[in-house]
Amino acid sequence: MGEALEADRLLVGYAGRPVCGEVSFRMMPGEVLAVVGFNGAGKSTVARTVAGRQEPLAGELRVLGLPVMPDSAGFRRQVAVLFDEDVFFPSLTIREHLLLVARGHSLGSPEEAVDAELGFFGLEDKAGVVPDVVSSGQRRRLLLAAAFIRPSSLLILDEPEQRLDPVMREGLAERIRQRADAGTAVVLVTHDPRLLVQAATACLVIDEVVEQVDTERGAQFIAGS
Ligand SMILES: Nc1ncnc2c1ncn2[C@@H]1O[C@H](COP(=O)(O)OP(=O)(O)OP(=O)(O)O)[C@@H](O)[C@H]1O
Repeated sequence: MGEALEADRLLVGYAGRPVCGEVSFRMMPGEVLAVVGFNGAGKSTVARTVAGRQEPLAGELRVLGLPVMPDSAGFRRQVAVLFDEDVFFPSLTIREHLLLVARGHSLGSPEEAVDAELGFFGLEDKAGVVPDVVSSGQRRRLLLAAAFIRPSSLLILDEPEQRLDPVMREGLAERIRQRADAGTAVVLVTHDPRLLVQAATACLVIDEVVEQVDTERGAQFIAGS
């Protein structure tokens, strides 16, 4: 089995200026790599670069053994993302959004898959309305449902805990673990130590010097001890 994700002396940033030190890590299928660090450290920039949303400044980056190719349908079929953005079709209902994703990824029973996600994310009674008229946390749940309903070899979640209540955060940790157990590699940018401890198998600490550490030490780092 090959690496799901491999970064070697990866440098990320904007307009040629790095935002943090060089990043090197390897992830196998089924691993959950928590990415942690202070506000502005560069976590989202690393995640965006891995997702192919911006070019690396330097270094090597390979997803599933191949260079990052965001314009390739094959790459996008394998890589699911959740970033801090509310991106919706204003005239589609919550159910219709999920059906679109399920059918686009050729799920065998899209209606059943949508029902399951609506149930898991507590959106059954909002299924028939457009995202604009639900709460911000419910919109977040929709985006998470859209990320989880589709298959992926690599799942990139940028602060997925944002706007979620504690019960939903527990559910999220469970879903991440389940997805990893099924073989997906998960990059989890997070500020939530509980989520890290519950879901992560390793931790990447983003600072001027970037370090990959085991989960327990990562949790200690977040707790400030
Ligand atoms: N589009 C952009 N153009 C230029 N600089 C940016 C851009 N987006 C972010 N930055 C800067 O890059 C640095 C890293 O930002 P990034 O969003 O990656 O941090 P982060 O670790 O995810 O922070 P947070 O925990 O606050 O979400 C910050 O100094 C930020 O101001």
